[in-house]
Amino acid sequence: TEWAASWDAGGVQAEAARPPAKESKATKRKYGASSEAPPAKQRNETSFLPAKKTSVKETQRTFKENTQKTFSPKKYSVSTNDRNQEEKRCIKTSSLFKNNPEIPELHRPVVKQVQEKVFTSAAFHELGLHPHLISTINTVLKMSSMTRVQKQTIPALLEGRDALVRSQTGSGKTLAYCIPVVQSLQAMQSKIQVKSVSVCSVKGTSCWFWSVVFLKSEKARLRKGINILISTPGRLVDHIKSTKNIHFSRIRWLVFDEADRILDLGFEKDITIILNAINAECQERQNVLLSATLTEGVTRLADISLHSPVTISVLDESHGQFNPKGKVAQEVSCPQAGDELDSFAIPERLDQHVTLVPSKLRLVSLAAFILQKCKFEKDQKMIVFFSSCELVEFHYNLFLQTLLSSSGTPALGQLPSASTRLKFLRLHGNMEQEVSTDLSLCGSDVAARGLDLPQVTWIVQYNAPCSPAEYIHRIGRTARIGCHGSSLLILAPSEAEYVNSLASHKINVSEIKMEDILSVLTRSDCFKGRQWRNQKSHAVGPQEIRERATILQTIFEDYVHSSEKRVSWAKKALQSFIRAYATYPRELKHIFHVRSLHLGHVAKSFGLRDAPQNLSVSAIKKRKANLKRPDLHKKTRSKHHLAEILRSEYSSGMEASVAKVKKQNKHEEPGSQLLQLGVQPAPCLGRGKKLRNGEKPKEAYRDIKTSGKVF
Ligand SMILES: Nc1ncnc2c1ncn2[C@@H]1O[C@H](COP(=O)(O)OP(=O)(O)OP(=O)(O)O)[C@@H](O)[C@H]1O
Repeated sequence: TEWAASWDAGGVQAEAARPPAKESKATKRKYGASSEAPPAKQRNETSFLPAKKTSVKETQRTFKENTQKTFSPKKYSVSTNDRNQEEKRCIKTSSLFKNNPEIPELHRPVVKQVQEKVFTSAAFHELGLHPHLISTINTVLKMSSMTRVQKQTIPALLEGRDALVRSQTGSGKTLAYCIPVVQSLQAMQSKIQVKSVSVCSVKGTSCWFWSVVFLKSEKARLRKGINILISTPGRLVDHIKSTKNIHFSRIRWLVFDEADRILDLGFEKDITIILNAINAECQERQNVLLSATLTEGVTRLADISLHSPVTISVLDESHGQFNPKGKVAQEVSCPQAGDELDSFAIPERLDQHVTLVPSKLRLVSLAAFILQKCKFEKDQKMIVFFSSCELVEFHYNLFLQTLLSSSGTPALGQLPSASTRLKFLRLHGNMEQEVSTDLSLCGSDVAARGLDLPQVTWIVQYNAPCSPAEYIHRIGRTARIGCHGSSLLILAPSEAEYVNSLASHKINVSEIKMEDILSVLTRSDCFKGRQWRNQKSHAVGPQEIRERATILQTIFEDYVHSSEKRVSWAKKALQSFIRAYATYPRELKHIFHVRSLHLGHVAKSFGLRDAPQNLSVSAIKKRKANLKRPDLHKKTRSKHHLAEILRSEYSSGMEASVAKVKKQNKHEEPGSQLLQLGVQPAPCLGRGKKLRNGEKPKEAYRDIKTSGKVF
């Protein structure tokens, strides 16, 4: 089998399959902290991994039993020559539970979360909408009662008002503006006839429809006339500049969805171009700004785009109402608490969790959690967020090649028979959208906003997000529209302080112990160590859990080390992780600092047995110091330059940015640093397109804060 070949080739010294010398103190809140690590000589006695070697055949048998049916021998086989060479190699195995930092007790502050009720008892037919529209809502969309944001927003928009709308994720904001838009379209005297309506608003989130290859057909469609145009800011600016037949005189609605996101990325300049172009031709229109996380910055956009707007915020009365510093007029809401800007509403039925996991154990913990939820439990769907496309790709491929096959047959009588299916899907900005509805999903931040996938039950954040707003949007992919959902944030012990940071934004998380996550490995026989193999039933203690975790880690390491290509692929993912880690904003640097990373330990979480050479924190720091970059989080102006140059996923890349970049002083402008670092701005980027270095634009945006050539 595939595994057999792998284990043959490896000549594995399978520590995990050896009998334990002594029951370790696994119930302690600590996994062999370095400070208390036993002297080298004694370690084999005190650690759960004793020194005796296990023969390859023995180890091989362990996996053969469960994998023979699923593996294809050809895929993973190695030639005799390679095998001989590999056999000579001395391969180290995982010592997962040694020398880890202490896991601190989590003293999480309990805060009162901001909450909103989702539904009202009011029905759509009370709105006086066109009968056909009511019928479509009721029979096609199968909706009867309005959500709170809809009940407040729709009448205001039907009255012709501009609106600034904030309500929690998954509360139905899209229909809150779409229903008035469609109502006003059907009321128009001369309707534009098009075969299919191009569902294309200015949206700071997913917009899969635009791509530069379609520019010509886009132009043709624009010339013919369309009813609704959804676009990223940059793409619309391209059309304003290059499409002669684009006219705005008859625009009736301008909607900025995920408005704060547009500003986060520094697209004020693009927005100004759009607003100037539209204002020059048309004054008579309604403008709407929406987000689950409207931040103070949005008031700038509100100031330039909204006229006497209604401000709608669906916070429970007890929490006061949203008021972005009183800059826009409010009617529906009655502002009381300015600090609500820092506190976002969390869906009522969303249970948030955190787990503290030492770096070395991250990969097995994530894998165990995925197995627990998506394999051993019924009807679970999960989205896992990573900090970059490389991480998504790495974990997707690794899990596909290992978990799907090695998790094998469940232990008898323990699992619901229908739950053995495990499917993975990757989703990030470098790829076309391929959303399926019945699988576990790996996503980078591209999936954090706007995506409305049905019945997602778990959100896992493998890498902590850069801002509380992003945290809210990520967890907001579950517990939508009043449903139940859960989230798990995986933090390293050194990152425990992040829980307090969340609490300062009124976000409550409860702890799940890593040991409890790992204990799921006892539910599959294929992680069983040799000494337990013949025991039909026995109480599973912490010792065996550790042993099984080590077996799983060894599976990962063997897979990664089975070819040079895979090793370099894992190194690339590790490099991407560290680059992303170096880009946390200044206010989070005391929690997430590359200095606090133990590279050897982090390498383990990429299936690497050792930290790759030339991969040192000091190298990153040195390179960073040389670059003398401006503080991107401080200077908005720099962000603008950067956004223009990088052509983020929210832009189209149609501008002559490269030429512009080349003229810039390379020590002062971020764009020239990019070129210097070998990261080429992409000439043409629509939504979902990638930069030449393979990163999605947002990652490149983050990368600039460190160095593309560090490694
Ligand atoms: N009145 C309603 N009754 C039942 N379902 C609804 C209703 N309104 C919207 N929905 C459904 O709720 C889900 C979430 O809606 P939507 O995507 O508009 O949320 P949102 O507030 O825009 O979320 P986000 O801020 O995360 O983008 C969608 O599947 C939508 O079809």
